Amino acid sequence: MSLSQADILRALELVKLPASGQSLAASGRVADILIDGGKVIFAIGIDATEAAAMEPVRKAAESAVGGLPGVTQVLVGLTADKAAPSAGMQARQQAHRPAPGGPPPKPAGVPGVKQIIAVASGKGGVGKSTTAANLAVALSTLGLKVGVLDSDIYGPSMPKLFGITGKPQIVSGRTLGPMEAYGLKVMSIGFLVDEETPMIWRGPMVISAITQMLREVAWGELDVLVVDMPPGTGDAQLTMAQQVPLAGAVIVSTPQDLALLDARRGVAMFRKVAVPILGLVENMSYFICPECGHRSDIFAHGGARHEAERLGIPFLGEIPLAMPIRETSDGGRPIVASDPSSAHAKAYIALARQVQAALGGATRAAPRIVIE
Ligand SMILES: Nc1ncnc2c1ncn2[C@@H]1O[C@H](COP(=O)(O)OP(=O)(O)OP(=O)(O)O)[C@@H](O)[C@H]1O
Repeated sequence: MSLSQADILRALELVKLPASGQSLAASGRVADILIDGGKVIFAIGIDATEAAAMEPVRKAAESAVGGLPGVTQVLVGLTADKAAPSAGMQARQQAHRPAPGGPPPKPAGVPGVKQIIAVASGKGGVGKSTTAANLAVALSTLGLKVGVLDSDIYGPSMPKLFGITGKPQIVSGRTLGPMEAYGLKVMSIGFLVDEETPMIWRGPMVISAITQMLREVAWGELDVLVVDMPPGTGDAQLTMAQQVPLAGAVIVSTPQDLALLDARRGVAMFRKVAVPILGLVENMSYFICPECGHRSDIFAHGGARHEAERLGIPFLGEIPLAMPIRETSDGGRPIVASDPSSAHAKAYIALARQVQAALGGATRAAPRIVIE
């Protein structure tokens, strides 16, 4: 017998809120219920000042749902909403009830953040993080306020790519201030765990980390938040694609057939959770000899463009395989920031324009007001 949201809410009728004695189920605070086989994940909306008082409720909710037949694992998070929890959460909860047979429910947005996009790849090592970092800087050169969330739990690379050291500070309650580099706000799981810590985090832990980085970071006002996803198309990535309120996904691939096969899986994954695909980028597309300017299509370039056509998704552009891209990435100075007039930087800026166009009006920079 499979579990339903109604089963979860029934179990939560037995959990009472300390102040009012009202049941948690009736309080309208339960949101983002996700059921994946025997795994159940959901959030309890709180006011930031209630964190300590609501911790026993969170634990009670975990054990109430954990006692349901068929439940193997429960993860419950407290999430602080800027709006008053009851009314807002109630509305969200209504919005989260899936229509029978309809598309999967959409998670709630992040206050102040207009659009969230994922940069994803079907497999590791195709240059997803390098693309995400340079795309983020390129979007900011177009006049947008941009943040970067590095959710690549298995290999966080944003601290290195942006040359950021140190730890984020707590700004209030459980809320962390993001780090900053090149005018971007940056948060990475790499700031929160030691580089030596083995990355044995799996499944729901990945989700709880991303939820925290998404909702308990003082992002402020952003036009675009670029999320560097973990590579691959497994359970963790699928759940993440479902948990983050994504406006769209950019898929990065190299031109080789094998990488393209994985990219196809990436496209299928986002389609499954009804996230629009903004398009496919071909990274390490071609090589231009720095000595003589001769162009070599090392991996039979053009594969991604054909694949995009085949899949019916936009082709967003080609990024060359270039030593300066690797060197600046390794040195913590993304090429779009350190050498913005180079041909390599221009390739990322062209990509950013495509992404901005695909996202539509919501990411347009605010007009500059000139007083004469
Ligand atoms: N266009 C490019 N030209 C030259 N080197 C590149 C390019 N894109 C990425 N690289 C290099 O390739 C390596 C892998 O890139 P990156 O870490 O961005 O890949 P990834 O797909 O995010 O990997 P993982 O999935 O393991 O996190 C890095 O050393 C990076 O500097």
